[in-house]
Amino acid sequence: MRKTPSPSLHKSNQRKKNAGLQDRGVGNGKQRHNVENHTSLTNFKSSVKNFFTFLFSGKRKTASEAPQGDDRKNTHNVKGVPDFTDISSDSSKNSSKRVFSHSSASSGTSSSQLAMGNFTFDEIYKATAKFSLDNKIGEGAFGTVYKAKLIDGSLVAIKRAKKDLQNKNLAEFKNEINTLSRIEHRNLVRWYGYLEHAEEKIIVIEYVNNGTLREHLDGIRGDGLEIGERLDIAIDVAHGITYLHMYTDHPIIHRDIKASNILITDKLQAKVADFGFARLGAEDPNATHVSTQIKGTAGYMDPDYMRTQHLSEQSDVYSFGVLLVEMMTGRYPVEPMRPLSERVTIKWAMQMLKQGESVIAMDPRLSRNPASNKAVRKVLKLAFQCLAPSRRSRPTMKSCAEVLWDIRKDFKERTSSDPPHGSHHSADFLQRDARKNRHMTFGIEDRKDYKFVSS
Ligand SMILES: Nc1ncnc2c1ncn2[C@@H]1O[C@H](COP(=O)(O)OP(=O)(O)OP(=O)(O)O)[C@@H](O)[C@H]1O
Repeated sequence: MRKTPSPSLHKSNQRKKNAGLQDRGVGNGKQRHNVENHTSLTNFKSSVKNFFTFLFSGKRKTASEAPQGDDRKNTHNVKGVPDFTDISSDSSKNSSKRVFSHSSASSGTSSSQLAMGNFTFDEIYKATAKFSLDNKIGEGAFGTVYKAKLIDGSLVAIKRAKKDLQNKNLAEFKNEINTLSRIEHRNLVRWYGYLEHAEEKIIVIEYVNNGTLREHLDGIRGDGLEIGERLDIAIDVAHGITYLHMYTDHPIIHRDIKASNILITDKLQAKVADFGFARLGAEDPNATHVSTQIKGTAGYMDPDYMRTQHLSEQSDVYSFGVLLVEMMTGRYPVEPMRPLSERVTIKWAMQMLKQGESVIAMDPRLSRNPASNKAVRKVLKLAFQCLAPSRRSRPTMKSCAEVLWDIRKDFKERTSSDPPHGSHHSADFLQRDARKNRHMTFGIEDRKDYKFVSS
């Protein structure tokens, strides 16, 4: 059974205490390079310095301290404080390759190469079989994602930036590096290193081998997630985001929480990915928000943030509420092919909840039985709170994790006491059939996530 820690200490004290203590699963902060916000930029630079001062002060083993293999041609370990503002466009002028990474000594990985974290372009080139299409696992706005096998046999994912990345996208790519390099939590995708070589910009990250949550909900991965598995995944996601909000040395707001950004392991553990839009929250604990350009994915975005451009951790809570509805209903946030009253899934699901008909909103793939029905109803209630129009009324991510934990506990107790005949297994065949036809019936193939970036 998976054990999931439930954070409990006071937010600001805990953040200070834990700054950088990655071994405990609570750790260092991340920053965001934000060109529009000079205050944030200043804070960002000072936090980067603080972080690396800590990092290189001997508390943790770093790439530069790790033993180097003689055959590591074309690598250059950055010593001291890397200047993230120059991971960039002018790299092509610089013929030397540039690598920095953070140690994974505390991650439990057995790979010595990952522990050292320095990669050469040649190694990456070989590890992906020359960026072979066979190893391609995805495509995002910033480039292509490959699966790669390092010489020591460990698998990693490689994010290779498009060569013609526009400035705006490049800033987001760099932002992902800045964020990933500063976080370490089992429910967040791990970062192993960054490499520049001529025009190439490559991020080396943890390979998560079982697709995205969206693919599981769509039934194109796995055997269909049962309610208990969905609860586990929701708790994992809540813990990952709680860490970002509370346990880094500066709160991090992900800004793009959605099912297609949740990666799933073969043990159905969830890892939050895609930190391209992440940014720093307010440093001052009394500040309620930071003002920023609106970014995120339509359907998941906090309307309060869209209206005011004031970003806070509660905007992630809103998106998490949408995600909970997505997980319980199996539907996308926007379903253009549905009847009008059902097109905006959160509205429809909340309406069903209010009418006491949450079972109607349940994903047809889920077994109906008293324990599942109750769990879904409770999760939708929590979603309802996360989706409160005013951000002040929303719960924190930490309390979402706690509520979900209780729902899971209650669900497990009920299922262990309820005999299996309580479930409507007779309906399973019909449900499976509905799953098969779902794409055709509801036109899911027409749906895409609509990325929204204000100009
Ligand atoms: N660490 C990883 N391990 C395994 N697969 C991954 C990993 N990171 C990304 N992928 C796969 O690659 C796809 C593209 O990922 P990427 O983060 O580049 O873009 P995206 O989130 O899908 O889109 P966008 O960048 O436009 O938001 C993902 O949907 C996922 O299927």
